Amino acid sequence: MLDTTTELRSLLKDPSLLEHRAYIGGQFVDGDGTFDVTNPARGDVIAQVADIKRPQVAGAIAQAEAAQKDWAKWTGKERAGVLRKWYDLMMANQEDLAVILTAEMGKPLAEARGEIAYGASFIEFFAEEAKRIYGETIPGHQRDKRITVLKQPIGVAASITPWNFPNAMITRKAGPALAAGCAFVARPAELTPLSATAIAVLADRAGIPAGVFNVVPSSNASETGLEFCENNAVRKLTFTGSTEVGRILMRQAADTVMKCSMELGGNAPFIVFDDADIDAAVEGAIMCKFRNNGQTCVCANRIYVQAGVYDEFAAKLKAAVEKMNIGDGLDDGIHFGPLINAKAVTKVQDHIADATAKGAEVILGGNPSELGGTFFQPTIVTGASKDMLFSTDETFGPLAPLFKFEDEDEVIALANDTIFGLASYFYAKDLSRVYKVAEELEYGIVGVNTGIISTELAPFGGVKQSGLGREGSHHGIEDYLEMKYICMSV
Ligand SMILES: NC(=O)c1ccc[n+]([C@@H]2O[C@H](COP(=O)([O-])OP(=O)(O)OC[C@H]3O[C@@H](n4cnc5c(N)ncnc54)[C@H](O)[C@@H]3O)[C@@H](O)[C@H]2O)c1
Ligand SMILES: O=C[C@H](O)CS(=O)(=O)O
Repeated sequence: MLDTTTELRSLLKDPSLLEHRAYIGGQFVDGDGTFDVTNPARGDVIAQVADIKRPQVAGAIAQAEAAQKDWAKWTGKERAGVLRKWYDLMMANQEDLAVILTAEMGKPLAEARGEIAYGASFIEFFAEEAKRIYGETIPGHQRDKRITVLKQPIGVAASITPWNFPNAMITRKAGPALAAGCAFVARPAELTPLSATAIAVLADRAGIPAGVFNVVPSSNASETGLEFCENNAVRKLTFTGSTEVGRILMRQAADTVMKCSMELGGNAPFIVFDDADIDAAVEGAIMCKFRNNGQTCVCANRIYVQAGVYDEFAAKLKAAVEKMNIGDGLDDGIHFGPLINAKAVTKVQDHIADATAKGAEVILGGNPSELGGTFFQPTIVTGASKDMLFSTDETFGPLAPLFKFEDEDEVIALANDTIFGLASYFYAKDLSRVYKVAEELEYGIVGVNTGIISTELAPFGGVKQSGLGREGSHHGIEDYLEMKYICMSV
């Protein structure tokens, strides 16, 4: 367990990765004051980070605008080379990056290691994509006309990201942006800026040109967001976070007709049909519901189980979760770290209280952990119904509500009855059922007989009020490119 910055630094092979300054124009700089970063497992301050106010944010944007002009002139292959070096440095420093991530966010070290590899995979993938940004020629509309289409970088991209994946949510944006020839200004979540400044240290070492990649930590998110939206040098806003904040940013971005990518909130259904492999479904539900302590946008928020297998599934899920451990993410064998803060604990408690008041039964957990702080018992409730809060609101914590259903049409209607449309999951064997349900679920992502869908190779994103655009896959780079049509008279 950690007590001070000194102790955290002592855990690192390369203590210089614990960087408290901002990274602007290729320099590590102080801000206008600092803000505290705490370890959620203990509540102690592990760093005091440079607080970058709006004038310095504007300065970072200006540096990015200047650097982007030359960066865009690099060939795709040249950009690929330096991005590959960045990837190699991330993987060579995976353990230190994971320790820093767990210290500031709380997830178990094994999950943090996984996030570093996942985050780095976007840099690796888009380094390769940098060489494949193809234009096209189109047969002219008149004998003397020649039509050419170019794909060119959009310019300066600004990002605002959440605390729950403080590494991967940045690299999932910076990878395609830099590969496309854009410059990038990242504002990490104030709760978890150290993962961002650590990859800035590695970007500098990789030889990414000064001003191409910038990190501007700040305590005042809305001020930074306003600068990003109002500064005409920014041509792309890429946001990952709640739908509520996404709406605010889209309204602000409208004034400069800013292109936006939005990766927003979810409320994922997880459906178990009576022909499912129940043991596989239990394993998938645990990974899908309890990864990152339930604090992911794609976590199962509602678990629907067909009547004929409901009792078996509930009993097996309870038996499996009972064996899992709560504790400090830096300790060995931990499955559940702390929740990010007291507000997160309150939300889980509110959802449990609402459900039990409306007839649900707690069959496991239901209370804060005896460890105190923001540790909370993994919780399973049965008798869940659609009038309960978790049916419409993202819990973002270790609460698994089990709903009973009778048939396919009923559960598809229940699953789709939400303003969200990010991830969904179901377990079944019958092929016609698999096709029908996968096609009728109104979500950007459908996991079939799996609870984990995260990969850099696929287009990740939501429909309805879960977002705009896709991150990952060859589609992911399109959001950082503009298409130019050249009509030439010969
Ligand atoms: N779709 C995805 O890929 C994805 C991934 C991770 C998290 N999320 C969603 O994010 C939410 C949890 O993360 P969170 O609590 O950090 O979300 P949040 O929306 O509260 O904050 C996200 C980021 O926006 C900043 N922010 C807050 N208000 C702002 C404002 N007015 N202007 C500019 N920036 C502002 C925050 O400081 C943070 O850095 C959940 O809804 C989750 O589903 C979505
Ligand atoms: O929390 C949201 C992340 O996007 C989760 S994932 O690891 O990318 O699936």
